Amino acid sequence: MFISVPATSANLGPGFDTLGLAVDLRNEITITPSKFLSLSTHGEGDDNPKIKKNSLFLSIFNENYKRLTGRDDNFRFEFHNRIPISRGLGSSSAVIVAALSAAYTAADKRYNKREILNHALRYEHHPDNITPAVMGGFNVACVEGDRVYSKKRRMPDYLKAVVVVPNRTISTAKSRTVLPKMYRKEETVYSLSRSSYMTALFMSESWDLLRIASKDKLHQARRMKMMPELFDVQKLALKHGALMSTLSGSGSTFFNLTYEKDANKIAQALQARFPQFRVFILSLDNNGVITKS
Ligand SMILES: Nc1ncnc2c1ncn2[C@@H]1O[C@H](COP(=O)(O)OP(=O)(O)O)[C@@H](O)[C@H]1O
Ligand SMILES: N[C@@H](CCOP(=O)(O)O)C(=O)O
Repeated sequence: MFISVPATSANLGPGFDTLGLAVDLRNEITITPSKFLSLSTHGEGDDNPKIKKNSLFLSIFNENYKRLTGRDDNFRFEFHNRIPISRGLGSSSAVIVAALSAAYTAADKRYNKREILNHALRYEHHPDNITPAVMGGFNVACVEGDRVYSKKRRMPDYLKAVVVVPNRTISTAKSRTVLPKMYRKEETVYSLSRSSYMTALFMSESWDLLRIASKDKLHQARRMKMMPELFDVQKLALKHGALMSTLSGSGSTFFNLTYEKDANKIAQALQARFPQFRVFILSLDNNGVITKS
């Protein structure tokens, strides 16, 4: 069996816990039946004992494989990780979506992606990463009861993401604690109106107005203060022509959307100014999780 799941950039500025898109940077897992449990990890996290144990993947896989088959079989798991961990590119969602997809595939159960998405919500309570990780593309998502309701729009090839991955992690759980419990009406309306406007712009491919639509007052600046260099990353990306420049998920990565023709110029400027950070030019992904039995 083979599972491939993309990284995701959530929020996109004002769409806190609501908007997200998938990028073509994938974790891949090969799974084979085995007499004993065995794990190997390559790439991101291969020097981290906690990641190598991969208890998040194993607990979700085992729980769901047992639920679907009634059995506790052993497998060999080979993880090839490309998604940076705790950097706001949806690494935990990728693990959750991969583990669920792997359990259904290993159990030889027919499923549709909506089923995986609704199950994934039990493990991650905001839908903005899990939805594009499952579906690919740009997604707007909301939760009603225990279900995710979402709408996808495919992203065109002529747009690229320039992502800036800092050398320091920010855990999503910690990054949520710096946010206030209550918001003022003005800041709520500021972000709500832009999130709605941004959705309309993505749906109608009106990229040139994203700069206004991607501004936010709910979470970005409050989180960026934990790593103040990020204010300069944003300024520089916009100065060099990024269509929008937003904190990716809860950080620490910055996500810059651009026309393909401007991607190199933006990436070079950011890499020159921040040599300690990794800068990637990525295609946008429209496939979401892929499984092969
Ligand atoms: N490839 C991986 N293998 C095992 N565990 C992972 C992997 N990627 C993420 N995780 C788990 O997810 C946690 C990071 O989640 P989170 O702070 O939400 O970061 P992110 O913003 O990347 O989703 C890690 O501490 C680890 O427990
Ligand atoms: N909406 C969430 C998104 C978290 O994304 P991640 O990639 O940092 O896990 C939030 O803003 O907390």
